[in-house]
Formats: sequence, structure tokens, C-alpha cells
Amino acid sequence: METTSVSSSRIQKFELEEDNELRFVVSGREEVTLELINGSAEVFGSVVEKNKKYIFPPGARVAVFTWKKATVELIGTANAYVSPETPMIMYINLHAALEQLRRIADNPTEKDRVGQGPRIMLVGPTDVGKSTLSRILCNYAVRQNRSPIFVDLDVGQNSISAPGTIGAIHINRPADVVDGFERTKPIVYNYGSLQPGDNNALYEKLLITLSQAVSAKTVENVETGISGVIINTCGWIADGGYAAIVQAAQHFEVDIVAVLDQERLYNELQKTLPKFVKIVHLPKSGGVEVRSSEVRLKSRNMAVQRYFYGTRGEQYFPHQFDVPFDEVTVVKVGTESVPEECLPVGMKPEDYSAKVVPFPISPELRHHVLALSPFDSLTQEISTTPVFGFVVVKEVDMIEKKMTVLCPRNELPYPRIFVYTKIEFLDDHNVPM
Ligand SMILES: Nc1ncnc2c1ncn2[C@@H]1O[C@H](COP(=O)(O)OP(=O)(O)OP(=O)(O)O)[C@@H](O)[C@H]1O
Repeated sequence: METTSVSSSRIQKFELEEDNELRFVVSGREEVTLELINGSAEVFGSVVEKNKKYIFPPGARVAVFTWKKATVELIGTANAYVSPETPMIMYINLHAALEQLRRIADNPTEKDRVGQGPRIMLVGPTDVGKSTLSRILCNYAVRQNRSPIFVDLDVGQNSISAPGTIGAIHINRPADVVDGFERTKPIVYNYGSLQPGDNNALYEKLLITLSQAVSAKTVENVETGISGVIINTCGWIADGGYAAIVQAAQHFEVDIVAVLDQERLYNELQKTLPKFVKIVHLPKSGGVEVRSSEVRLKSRNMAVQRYFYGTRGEQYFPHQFDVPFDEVTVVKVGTESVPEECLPVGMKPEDYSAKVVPFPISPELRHHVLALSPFDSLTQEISTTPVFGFVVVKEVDMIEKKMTVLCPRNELPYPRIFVYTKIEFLDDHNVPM
């Protein structure tokens, strides 16, 4: 990738030519301020306002793209360079194709797709820019007065709720340049682990339930139906991961699959998916970060941190609660099946993948994120019903028989059925009780 400058000093000014992208990483411990001095620019599809200061936190990785020309200033410690090579033309062409399908859906003279706009799914290995392209496509859609549904099936790096979940949100305004999309009224299902392969059957059950909830939304609201659905997936593409992609395409009834980067996956999907599904192959941007497992862990911690504490632009003030053991039931979804050879002859093994079972309260729960179920007693529906939200277990006192949890609200909702997750978060803030 050709670059025009690389720098990390405190004040840096960049002149961007047509179709150039300024890429930077906030590399120090302090924030970095971005300002558009002249021209026009966007960050992952969100318009950057002239002379407004955008403050990015440490670790942020950003691309400021211009279709025309722009003068951009960065203040703070940032590794930055300008690249003249980006796939943005191809990404906007994809958006134009989606927009064309929305127009057809909106046109009552066309019989076949009336009322239902495109359903696109983005697939590819990890770190190819799937989440970023989803954000760009959602932004371009709302900038044309559309209101699509964004679905995130990535349980490892979910951008709607905590890690270990899948979910959907209705997008009706562009993403904030720094904080991304508003997460109001999301539909969130708790899967409880970072790898879909940990419990394939449960993952598929949740895919089905979420796809039904999304379809109901697209039928309920005409504008949403026409705007369509944009689906981000996780980077697990081998073996069971490939099967999960195919299942997701079927359950969400997608009509377009955009494969980022990997040609082999593109070829395989062409053979597997039905002919009416259009499959496109797109290059990844040279700016996309290849993240180590350490960086991935950090970004997951930041996602949980954001869930409880918000962002610089929108801070939350969570509370801590002591919960006596007798006021809470902890459950787990999915247990080991009894091996066939241990069952009486002729008996079929039961499907334990989504079985809801009590989980003993013990110090093992410390630092675990637990989901809040809307049910008031142990029922099998817990496994496939959206959750209220999450708490983090800060302490488990086996002598006093109580646990201390961090909750985003100043009230801990009843009923108190907490669902175990494997996700851990070390909260080092002092929070009021
Ligand atoms: N053009 C770009 N320039 C600089 N950074 C970028 C660019 N595009 C994406 N990034 C950054 O690269 C990182 C990875 O991108 P993204 O999350 O979109 O990849 P992904 O394929 O969804 O990854 P995964 O499947 O692992 O979740 C993010 O931090 C994102 O901000």
C-alpha cells in the first residue's frame, strides 16, 4: 500500500486529495482530537463537520475519507498516514446497488419485491473490515433517508451489545463519528460465549429466533421493510463456521452476500447458496487492523466497559447492589448430553444444547458477566428470549451468602433470574452502593 506520509507528532496537518484516506491510530495514552479544517470528509460513512473537534480515545483506529478534497488536523499522539488507495468506490457501488433494490421494493408496479428491500450479509475471515463496511452501508442508507435494520451475529466482537450476544437495532440516524451508532432499544439474545462453535445448536436456535424478530420488524413498518437488513457476521469461516454462514443466509433469507477478501470463500458460497442469492467479492481495505488475541481481548473489555460506563460523549453511572443468594436464581443454558451408550436401549438422546439448568452460586462467578432474564422462574424459554441487560459479579460472599453486582441502572430489576456467561470483566472502578 502506497502512503504519502507517516507521522506521530502532537499537531499534524494533512492535505487529502480526491479519494484519499487519512488513517490513524491513537497510539499514546491520551486522546487525539480530529478537526476538518477545509473541504469535506467522512469517517466510516458519517459526515465530519467542519471546524468541529472530535475526540478519539486511546486505541481508536480511524479512517477519514474524502470524495473531493480535505484539510484535516490531528492533535495528540497518533500514528497517521494518508493512503490514495481505498476500496471506497466499490463500497459505494454496492450501496448504489442496494439503493436500486430499495427503489424497486418501493415501486408498486414491480410485483416480485414489493415492500421488502435488500437483505445483505457481510462475510469473511477476521479482520477484513466486515463491521466497518456494515457501518458504512448503514450510514449511506440513512443519509438517503432509509431506516434499515442492522444485525450483528458476531459473538466475539459484537457492536450492538456485550460480547457473547447477537442482536439487532433499527438505524434511523447516522453513526456518531466517534461513538458509532446509538444503541437504543436493541433486541439482544444472550449466547454466553465468544465462539459460535462452543454450542452450534444453540447458536443456530438464536439465529432463527433473531431472524423471526427481524422479519416481524420489516413487516410491521413499511419504511423498514423497504430499507432492508444489513447483517454482520463473525470471522469464523472454516468447518462449522462455514455451516453457520450458510445457516444465517437461509434463516435471514438474504439475497446478497458480500464476501470480503477471501476468494475461496466466495467460490464455495457460489456452489452452496441458491442461485437467487447474489454473491459479490470485495477487497478489504489496507487500513484494516489485524488484531492479536491481546488486542481482541482489550476491545472486548472496552465493549463491556462501554456497556456499563458509556463513552466520553455519553457517560453512564452504574450502581452496585448486594444480592442475597435467596433473592436470585442463576441458570446456565446448555449442558452436556448423556452419551447414547449410557441410555436405555432404543432411547434417543435429548437435545441439551438449549436446556436451562440451575447454576450453583460460588466464587467461580466472580468477574463474570450475567444476563438478566425477563422470566420469574426457571423455564426453558429463557434460552431463546431476548434479555433485559447485563450485570457483572464483583464479589461472592459465601459466609454472608450474598453477591455484589454492578448494574447499569440505579435499580436492580426483578425478577432476578441471572443467566451465566463465560464472558469476564475485571471492573476496577469504585462505584456507589
Ligand atoms: N480503512 C481503515 N483504516 C483504518 N482502520 C480501519 C479501516 N477500516 C477498518 N479499520 C479498523 O480495523 C479494525 C478491524 O475492522 P473491523 O472490525 O471492521 O473488521 P472485522 O472483519 O469486522 O473483524 P472481526 O471479524 O474480527 O470482528 C477496526 O478497529 C476498524 O476501526
